[in-house]
Amino acid sequence: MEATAAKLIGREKITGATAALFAGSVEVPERFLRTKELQAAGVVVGDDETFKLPVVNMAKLLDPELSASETAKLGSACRGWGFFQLTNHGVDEAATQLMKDSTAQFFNLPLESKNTVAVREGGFEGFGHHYNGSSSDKLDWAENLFLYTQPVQDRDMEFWPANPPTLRHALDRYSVEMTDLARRVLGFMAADLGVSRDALLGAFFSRDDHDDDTLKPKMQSVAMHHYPPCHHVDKVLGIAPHTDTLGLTFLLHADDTPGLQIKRGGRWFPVRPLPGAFVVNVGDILDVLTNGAYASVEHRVVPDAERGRTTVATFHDACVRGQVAPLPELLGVGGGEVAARYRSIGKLEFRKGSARATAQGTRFLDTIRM
Ligand SMILES: O=C(O)CCC(=O)C(=O)O
Ligand SMILES: [Fe+2]
Repeated sequence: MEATAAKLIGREKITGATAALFAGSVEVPERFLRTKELQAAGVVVGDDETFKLPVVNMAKLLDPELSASETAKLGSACRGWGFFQLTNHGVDEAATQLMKDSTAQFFNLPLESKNTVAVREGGFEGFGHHYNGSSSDKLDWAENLFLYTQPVQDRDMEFWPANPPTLRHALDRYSVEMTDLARRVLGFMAADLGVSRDALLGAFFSRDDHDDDTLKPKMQSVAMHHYPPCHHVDKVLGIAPHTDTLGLTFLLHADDTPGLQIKRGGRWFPVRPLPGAFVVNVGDILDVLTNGAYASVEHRVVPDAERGRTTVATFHDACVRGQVAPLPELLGVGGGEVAARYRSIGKLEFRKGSARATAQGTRFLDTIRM
């Protein structure tokens, strides 16, 4: 995130007082209290069968006999839900386990150790609170380590913790796995959308030639989240409602504590992650690329009363020749049969606009919809 955007949605350092609060002090300070917001935000549904998040099975996507129907399932999840769980994804289990363990160990360290990679004034990378907009001074009940992971030259190693000693290697390895996973998933999304693989993958990756092995993400970033337990779950939020501004997100759960909720039909629906599955969601840029076919859907996190929760979100950025715009193939280039539902906008303008909207608690996509 460039300096201007970072200023609009600053991140704050975790103080000793916050660490004590997260460790269980009883009185929740005003800055964390969101009772009114939570009351206004509407109903949370229970474990209603009809609200089961779609499950997409990568093994079926890869099976020639089952691929077509599973691709349709993937498409309908992205269109109707904006979210799905991905099973049999083929991500290296040892890499995933190392990432989970190293992340959990990082958040278990004393504050002084975590603050060696603390977010800096006006900056975005590092350890701290989630961003908070200037219109709301509220803080989320969470601590977060945000890093750019790809392309490799964009890494700022000063923010990559040296402790626990496995974390840097874990991130490096995991980041490659997530690149591969994004490549595979986007290939099937292209099939569902009826666009060429090159068109959709070309928005997310740059490549040296037509060899898939040289595909490099235009930008991949990772947010490691820790939500301490909270006895006042009706008063605080782990992450305030938002949509993901980038293209595609993969969420890894380091434990089985629930907390993620998706907004659907005006109600908040809790996600119950299947063991070993990734929760995958469409971000704002993929919504625009698909000309609104895939939906970027609002979600939030509520802390658990008894157990902490640790997750790792991996984001992939995308653009078409420097623009955030519907894929030309979807508009029937030249023929112009399909009307664009979003106006195209320069990458930088998109980032600034998204940051401004986040700061104001509004949705930037609403301002570029035609
Ligand atoms: O931790 C989670 O469940 C969700 C994280 C999230 O929404 C994000 O990082 O954008
Ligand atoms: Fe998110």
